[in-house]
Amino acid sequence: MTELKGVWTVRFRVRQTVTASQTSDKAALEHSVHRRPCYETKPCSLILNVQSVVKPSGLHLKLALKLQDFGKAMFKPMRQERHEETPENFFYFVDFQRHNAEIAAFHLDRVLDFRRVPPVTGRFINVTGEILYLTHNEELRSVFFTSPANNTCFFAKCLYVCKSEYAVCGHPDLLEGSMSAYLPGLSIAPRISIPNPWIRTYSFTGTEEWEVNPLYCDNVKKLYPYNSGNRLLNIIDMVIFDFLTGNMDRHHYEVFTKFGDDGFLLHLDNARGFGRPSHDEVSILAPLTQCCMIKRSTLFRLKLLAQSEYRLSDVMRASLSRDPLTPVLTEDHLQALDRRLGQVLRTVGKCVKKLGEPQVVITDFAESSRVTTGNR
Ligand SMILES: Nc1ncnc2c1ncn2[C@@H]1O[C@H](COP(=O)(O)OP(=O)(O)OP(=O)(O)O)[C@@H](O)[C@H]1O
Ligand SMILES: [Mn+2]
Repeated sequence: MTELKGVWTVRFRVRQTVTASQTSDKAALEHSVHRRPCYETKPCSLILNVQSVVKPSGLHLKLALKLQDFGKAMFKPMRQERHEETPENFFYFVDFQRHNAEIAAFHLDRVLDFRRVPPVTGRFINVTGEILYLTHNEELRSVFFTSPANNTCFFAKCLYVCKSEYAVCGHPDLLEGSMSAYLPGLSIAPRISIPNPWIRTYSFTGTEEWEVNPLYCDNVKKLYPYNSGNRLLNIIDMVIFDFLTGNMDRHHYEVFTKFGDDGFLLHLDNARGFGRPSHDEVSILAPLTQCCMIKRSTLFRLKLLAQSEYRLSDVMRASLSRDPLTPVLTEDHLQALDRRLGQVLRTVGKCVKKLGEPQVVITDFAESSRVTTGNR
């Protein structure tokens, strides 16, 4: 975890890793996939302490772990087997959080050369040795129990649905989960959470304006901060990312305030992706379909990953094979990535046909400064 933390610190300092996604192809792609964070080469740091139970909202039990090297990580326990699909009658906001989706999203983020997801690794935790015996959190200790199958389990104390039926259990002590490196604290690196303009309704019946108004993007384009700079292009990157993973739960995004309006968007919380490999949720792409614009660098990378030599599913399979919890995704999910990538490219193609390439494929500010400075 030390280097994992280091990777993030460096990334934070330089704002975004400046890799040549536009100028070279194979080299840049291989660089982003084969650069190996620490956890791929040596065991992760020991857990020192469980600092807190993060937002113990029953089903979403998460733990904040303090590591031996003073790093911090958020642990999301495994809730669903890899082959299990989200039932079709489930609303996205009651779907499980999937630890493997968090891991896969981090790898996809690197493969796309976005670098907007904090490092995530899979990890087995010994719930007795590494949580129960280490935590100073009395409340957490009090919710540990041994199940009838003799496994060690715990659940979260909270107002709703926090009963032992919703507990997470080791086998008998080992529990799979994702470890996400914590961002620098808010006092060092303040960030704000901003509602997604294409937010979904979080009720059973409501409809949002973007779902019924095909000209919705024209309204967004007039509004600060979407009326200048790269913000809208960044939103479109984000929805392409979410469409590939199938994540419908992007209600907010976060940005570091120090970089002003041009700061990149953080893609935190990807745990609701990879739920239904047989289904492509095209509504996630609404900002792309409605605004008909995309960064040149993103389109370049997507086209590269559609070539048989660098097929997205192959690159992802290779990248994920180094995670301690490999295989992270089933083959069905990997194949879905290729299919969805094709859909994104077809959507862009339709826009280009309708409006012409200059209006659709945009050289963004960051990209043009990369090219002019030759910075890599
Ligand atoms: N790696 C991280 N470092 C620091 N803070 C993080 C990190 N990941 C997530 N967070 C913060 O913790 C909050 C909750 O995490 P997350 O969204 O992943 O879990 P959740 O169970 O879906 O919770 P919520 O229902 O609040 O969205 C996020 O909105 C974000 O502000
Ligand atoms: Mn969330």
